[in-house]
Amino acid sequence: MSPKPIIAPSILASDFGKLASECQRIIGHGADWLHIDIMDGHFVPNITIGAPVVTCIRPAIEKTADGKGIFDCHMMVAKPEQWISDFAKAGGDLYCFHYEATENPRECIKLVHDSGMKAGIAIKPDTPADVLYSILDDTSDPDYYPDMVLVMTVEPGFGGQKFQQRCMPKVTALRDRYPEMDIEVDGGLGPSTIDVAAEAGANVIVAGTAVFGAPDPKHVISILKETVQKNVELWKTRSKV
Ligand SMILES: O=C(CO)[C@@H](O)[C@H](O)COP(=O)(O)O
Ligand SMILES: [Fe+2]
Repeated sequence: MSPKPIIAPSILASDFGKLASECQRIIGHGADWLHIDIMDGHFVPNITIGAPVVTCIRPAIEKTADGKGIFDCHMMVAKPEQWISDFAKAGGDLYCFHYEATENPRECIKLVHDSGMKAGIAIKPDTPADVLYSILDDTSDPDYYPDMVLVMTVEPGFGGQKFQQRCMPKVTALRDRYPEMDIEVDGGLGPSTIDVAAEAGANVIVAGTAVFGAPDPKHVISILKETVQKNVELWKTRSKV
């Protein structure tokens, strides 16, 4: 099955003073998932929120059969194993940890799956894509297989940074090698950068500033989604060449 376009606004760019209603507002504008950036001040030089806040916003957002309302937790934390159970209890759906933050990414994927969440694995701009190949090539046990790969397009830690196009060859390599994988990009995405990211092969698009800062978030979300949709067929032709 072809990957479908998924738009996941980063709530880091929302007004935290009215977080639950901001989440509802952006879902109402057509967002699919909510991207929740968790920073611990160790893995990245910034601190955001933890599981208690996720617990508070969970009841405000309905999950639908067509996959809307998923909480995509981007764990920019050291030792990601330690927070799995808290986020599962808080209502996280997808627990995306950093490859660089753990000594055993395969075991971490298994622990996330055991908790009932889906597992994502993220790489920073300077981490090559091929570190993931041994994990992604081994389809022998679904418990150890990630549900999504996240290619960071900025250095993790802050919203509002400039998109780094140099990360796109990694997205292309991953898309050509894994045509059905959900590939997420995160950092500096918006109407001016979506073309290159979608052409490279990203289907899950995180956008914070570009969505929450827009006068018409619905319009921005539809541009992002349509641009991914236009490229899905192109990836198929390219991987056959
Ligand atoms: O994980 C991160 C930053 O570390 C991101 O999710 C950003 O928060 C996205 O924000 P914009 O670059 O879209 O403003
Ligand atoms: Fe993020």
